[in-house]
Amino acid sequence: MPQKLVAKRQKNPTEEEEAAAAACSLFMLSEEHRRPRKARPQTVMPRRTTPLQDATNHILAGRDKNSMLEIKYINPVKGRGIFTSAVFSQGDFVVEYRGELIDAAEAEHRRKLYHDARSIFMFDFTWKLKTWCIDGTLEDGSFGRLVNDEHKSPNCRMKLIEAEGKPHLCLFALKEITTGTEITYDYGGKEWPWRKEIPHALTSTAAQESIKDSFQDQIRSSTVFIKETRERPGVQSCNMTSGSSACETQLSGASIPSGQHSVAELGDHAHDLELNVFSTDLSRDTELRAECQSFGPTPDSPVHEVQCVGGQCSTVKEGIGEVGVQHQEVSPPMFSTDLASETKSGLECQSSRAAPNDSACECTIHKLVFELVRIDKCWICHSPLTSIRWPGLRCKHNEDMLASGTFGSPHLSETTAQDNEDMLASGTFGSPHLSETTAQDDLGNSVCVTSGSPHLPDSVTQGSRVSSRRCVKKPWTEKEIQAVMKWFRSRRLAVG
Ligand SMILES: C[S@@+](CC[C@H](N)C(=O)[O-])C[C@H]1O[C@@H](n2cnc3c(N)ncnc32)[C@H](O)[C@@H]1O
Repeated sequence: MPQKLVAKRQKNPTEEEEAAAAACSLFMLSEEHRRPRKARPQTVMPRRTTPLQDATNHILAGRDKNSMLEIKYINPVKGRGIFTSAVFSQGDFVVEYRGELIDAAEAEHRRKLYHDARSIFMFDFTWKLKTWCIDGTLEDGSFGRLVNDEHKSPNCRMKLIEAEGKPHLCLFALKEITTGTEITYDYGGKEWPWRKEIPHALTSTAAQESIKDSFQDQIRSSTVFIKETRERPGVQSCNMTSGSSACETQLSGASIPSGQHSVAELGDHAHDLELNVFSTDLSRDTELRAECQSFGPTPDSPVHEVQCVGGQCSTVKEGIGEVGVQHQEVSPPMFSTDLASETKSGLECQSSRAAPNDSACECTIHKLVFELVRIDKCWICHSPLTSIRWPGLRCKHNEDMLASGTFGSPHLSETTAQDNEDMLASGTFGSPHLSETTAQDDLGNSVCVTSGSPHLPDSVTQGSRVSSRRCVKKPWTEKEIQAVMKWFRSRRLAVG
């Protein structure tokens, strides 16, 4: 703007300018009315909670970072996992592996009582020269117990933190973790079944189709035979048959590498699956068996032995860790899994290494049997089921009783077992009507103890009424599990 015009305007302000100036002056306080200005600090120090404080706060409050983490169903083999819904910086406290703190003797006792599928949530560690265990068996909706293993590039590390004189296991970020990433840490050990390489054929499209198919019905069993021809640099013949073979277990646990069957790949099923996130393990009571020849390490090496299970955990070391908090590094978890124990007992691996000059192709038939038993709703009230320690499955109706301590009491379990036997004898076990009756008879309440409860009696297996298991809490044998699943299949097919 030319200088002249500016000068002129300053001399003769327009009406609008005068009005604006008047309005402004209303807000201009005279010197005596002004609040004295605070002296500005020279450097502004943002108040940051340290990761240790953050962890301690969450420990004491008994809560997770719900707004920053979420549970997602990954695939039938890996099950659920924990994913970020916000960014974590390196060193941040991420989540606590919450559960009940018990000593070694109690842990051993519970392991005998629990079904193997439950024991995988028991985390043994050493603290003050003694072995302790966090029993995370209870499906309490907490996140820590659902974090999966990743040994090649985990993004978190487990540390032991003391709060109010008790040890707590917490995961801290090893690096920045972006939104939508699965939280992982290294379970330790070397031979977790899911870490093994498996033949490509088992993760092929055909195999994945089989898995997809299995979700279409509540219960379905499908078998895929895949013929694979490839050159063999060295062949380890691993006889994976039914029963307690380790290889069977390997697959039933998780031998398909993570991400092979992502939620996205499951297409339309993804939504359903995510909704079922909280349903019991039976909802993913997946059995994958394989009879295969796997191409792998030398046959002499005990590749199928699971380390760090059932033994002593290595001593923790105290000090200041990478995340700058006072902690103890926790040695790898000793989830004493079914996978592990069965691995020890049942594997037969035979060496059939090819001769060095044997360049012939190896023709391999892979048999993948995929069985799925899915109970994702209460048959009576259709609300979601969750598993509880002993009486099996519960639905929303049972929450109150659980809270009041009546549900799951030995009395109830025993009575339920007794009634189950009666029902079984009368041929009505497992029907919605029957469950309802059971509940009313026992408790005068609408308890939905579904079949699938660990209290199914031996008579399921034997076809006659035998009361041996009635009140005895002992782990289910493979035979019993098979019998129950068989029974389910026939029953569901008949009902459906
Ligand atoms: C503490 S639980 C973790 C939560 C589990 N994914 C679930 O859905 O309940 C440990 C079990 O998760 C599965 N798991 C953990 N890490 C895995 C991985 N990298 N690949 C496949 N399965 C895995 C195994 O079955 C293991 O026994």
